[in-house]
Amino acid sequence: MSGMGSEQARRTAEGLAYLSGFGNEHSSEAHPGALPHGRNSPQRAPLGLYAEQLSGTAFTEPRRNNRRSWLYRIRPSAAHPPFTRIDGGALRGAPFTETVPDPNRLRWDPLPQPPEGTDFLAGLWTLGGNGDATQRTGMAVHLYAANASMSRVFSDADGELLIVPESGGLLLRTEFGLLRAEPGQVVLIPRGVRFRVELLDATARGYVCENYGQHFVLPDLGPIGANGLANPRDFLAPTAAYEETEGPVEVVNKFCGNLWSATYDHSPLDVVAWHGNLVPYVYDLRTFNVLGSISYDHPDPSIFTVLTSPSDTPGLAGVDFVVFAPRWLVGEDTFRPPYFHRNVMSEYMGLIEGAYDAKTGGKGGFVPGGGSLHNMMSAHGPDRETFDKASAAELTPRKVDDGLAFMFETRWPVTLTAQAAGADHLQQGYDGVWQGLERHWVSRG
Ligand SMILES: O=C(O)Cc1cc(O)ccc1O
Ligand SMILES: [Fe+2]
Repeated sequence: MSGMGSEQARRTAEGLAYLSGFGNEHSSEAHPGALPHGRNSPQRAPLGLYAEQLSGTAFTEPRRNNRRSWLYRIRPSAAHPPFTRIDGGALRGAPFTETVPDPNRLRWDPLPQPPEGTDFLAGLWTLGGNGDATQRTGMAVHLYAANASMSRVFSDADGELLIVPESGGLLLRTEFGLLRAEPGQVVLIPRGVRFRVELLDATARGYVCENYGQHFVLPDLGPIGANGLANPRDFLAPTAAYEETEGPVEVVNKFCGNLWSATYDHSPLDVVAWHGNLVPYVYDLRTFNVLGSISYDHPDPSIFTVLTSPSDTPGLAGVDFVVFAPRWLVGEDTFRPPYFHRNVMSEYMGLIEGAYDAKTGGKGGFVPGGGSLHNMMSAHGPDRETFDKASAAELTPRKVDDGLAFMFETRWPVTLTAQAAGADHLQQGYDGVWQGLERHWVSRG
C-alpha cells in the first residue's frame, strides 16, 4: 500500500510519488491519520501503530547536522529473533588489511557476469577502501552485478550507501517507500535503513560508495552564490509505502564488516507513516547544474561535487562524490581536458555511459562499468592520445556530451581487497597509456 503523503508530492511517469528537497523535514502517510500530530510519541500511536525513532546522528549533534526520523510501523523493529553470522561473499569492510596500499595507477574492466540467481546483495564485490567502520571513518568502493531481485531485506549499520547504477534499472523498496533509479540516477540510503532491491531489467550493474564517515551533504557554494551544482529540490525522497507480509522474511544486517542474518516472521518494510530529515533519496545526475570556466584554464573538478562527506578538517572530505556531466568547453588558449596532476586525495573513477574526456575508451580502455584508481600522489592525467588531440584542437566552443563519468575522491588512500588486486579483469599495462609522451624540449644548455 502506498500514499501521496501529507505534503505536496511529485508524481513520476512510473506512478511513484516523491517529496522534493535535500535535508528537508518531510512527512508522509500511506493511510490518512497514521501520522500523529503535535507529538512524536503519543500514549497510543494512531491506528494501532508503533512509534519508533531512527537516529542518524548522536542526539546531541548540532541542530544543523542532526538527522533523525520518526517511523510509525505495524511492528516495532525490536521484535526480531537473534542474528547469526553468514558468509559475506565478495563483500568486504574497513579496515582493509588484505593488501599493502599500492601507489600504481590501476584500471579494471567491468565485473564479469555473476552466476544465475545473484541478487544485489550477493552481487556486491568490494574493490577496496579506507578508514574503519567501527570508528565511523573512511569509505569503501564496491561494484555490483546482479541478475535476480532480492527477496530478502538488507540494511547497512556501517555506513550510508550511494548506489550508482551503470546498467539496468532498480526499484528499491525501503522503509520510507519506493525509489526507482535508472542509470544516470543515484540513490542514497542512510545508515541502518532497510531496503530490498528489485531489478527492472534482466541484469543490473553499477557502483556503490559506502560512506562510514559523516553524512553526505551538499557542498557549500561560497562565491558561486545561492544556486548551482546539485540543486536541493532535485533530491527526491519516497512517500510512505508499506508491506503487511506475515511469514518468514530474511533480514540481513551488515555490521562492522560482516553480514548477519535473522528470519523475521513479518516484513520489516512495514512503516505506514513517517516524518523527519533522515530519508533515502534518488537524484538524477543530469539535473546537475554544471559550472565551469568561461574564460581560460581547466577548473579543478571540485566544482563538479554533487555530495560531500565532511571530515574533522574543514574542506577536507572523507569522500566527495563528483560527476562529469555534459557541458560546454569554451576556454581560450587552454588545454581543455583534465590536466596532468598529482593529488593528495585518492581518486576512484567510474563511467556510467559513453566516454570520459581524459581517457580513450574501447577495448582495454576506460569503459562503462569499469573503473580506475589513482591513489594519493600518483601521477596521472590525459592519456597520450587525448593529450595529442587536445594540444592540437581548434578551440571553438565544444559540447562534451558523449558520456557520464563520476569520481569518489577521498582524503585517505584506497587499499585494495585481495580479489581486486588479483582480479582477471584488472587491466595489465595501464601505465602504457602515458607512454610515448615525447620530449619536445630542446636543450638550451
Ligand atoms: O583524474 C581525473 O580524471 C579526475 C580529474 C578531473 C579533472 O577535471 C581535474 C582533475 C582530476 O583529478
Ligand atoms: Fe585526477
